Amino acid sequence: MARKKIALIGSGMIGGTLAHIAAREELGDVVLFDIAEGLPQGKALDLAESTPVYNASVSLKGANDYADIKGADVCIVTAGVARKPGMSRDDLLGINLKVMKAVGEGLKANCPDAFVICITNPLDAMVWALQQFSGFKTNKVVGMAGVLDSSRFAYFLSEKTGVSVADIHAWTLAGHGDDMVPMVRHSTVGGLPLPELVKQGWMTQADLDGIVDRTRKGGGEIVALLKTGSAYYAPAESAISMAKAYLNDQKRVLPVAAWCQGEYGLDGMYVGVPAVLGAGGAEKVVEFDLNDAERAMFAKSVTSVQGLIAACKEIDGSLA
Ligand SMILES: NC(=O)c1ccc[n+]([C@@H]2O[C@H](COP(=O)([O-])OP(=O)(O)OC[C@H]3O[C@@H](n4cnc5c(N)ncnc54)[C@H](O)[C@@H]3O)[C@@H](O)[C@H]2O)c1
Ligand SMILES: O=C(O)C[C@H](O)C(=O)O
Repeated sequence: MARKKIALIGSGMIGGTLAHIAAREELGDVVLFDIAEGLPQGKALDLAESTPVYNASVSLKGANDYADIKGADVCIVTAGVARKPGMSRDDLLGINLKVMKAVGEGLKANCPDAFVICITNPLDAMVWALQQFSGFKTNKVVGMAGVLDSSRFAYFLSEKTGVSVADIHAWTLAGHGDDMVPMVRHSTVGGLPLPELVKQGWMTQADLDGIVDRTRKGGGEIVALLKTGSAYYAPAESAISMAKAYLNDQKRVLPVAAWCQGEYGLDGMYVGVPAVLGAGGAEKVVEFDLNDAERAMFAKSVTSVQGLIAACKEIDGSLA
């Protein structure tokens, strides 16, 4: 069987990290694409020169021409601009919407059967725009944010309880903004739901509230530390887990920005929900039972995402 082809659209901090992981894990041949000349070629060559060290039998190529991604099986999109301290993700909407248009057209012309994972922010609106511009089926276009947000949630819980991250299952729902919804009742440490941990004295309610708040603001915490851009190791690992679920038909249930039509009472939009990822892309949305408080937080975040989609439609009339 021929090797799979992984196209990385955007070769900046996340794109380069994705290429590194994809090569080390031999997910397939990698094409790094970017509009910046020399950047994808330089990263591809540097990485290719590392493959003999760990015996990875894959090729890496840098490209400025969409023709080079022809026939890609998976495309991971990080093209665009990242925020700097003082900015919100939403401030990136205008500039990154134009980028999604160019990327959507490039994907449509060259790899219409690919599974597409969008990472570019503001995530829920950009994955929507990318699906609209590419015209791909909604199950083949998803956004990466929930895996990252819930990994942050799990890490903070592990730090607090001392329990291995391997035994923590944390979930976040809704849009990738500060009003995301960490699912306290559905997340577990060693099988115990978080409210039960508080009851048993593993942590106080104030500790738990602090972890929820830190999870919501996790992206901004890294931006404030790095000063020149945003997180890239955890985002890249998160997207790779989604690509592997598709390539290996793993049927993993991962929190992703998936198209909801009816699920969670939504009428056709992308937002963060758990979904089964396999060879069919986002095969099924998993519906958590939400109590009144959770439903209200979810609705607030959905309203923010809807506002961003309305802004996209105002900027680009072809989306209306
Ligand atoms: N969804 C998430 O959870 C999440 C997490 C981290 C970062 N992000 C977002 O991912 C994006 C990328 O982050 P990064 O740190 O890799 O940024 P980066 O600036 O390091 O890389 C972005 C790359 O995109 C390229 N680019 C710009 N316009 C392009 C176009 N039209 N076509 C192709 N390439 C183009 C740039 O030349 C640059 O190399 C940002 O929007 C950031 O906010 C999202
Ligand atoms: O916070 C950002 O701007 C990047 C990303 O969305 C993140 O959560 O790390």
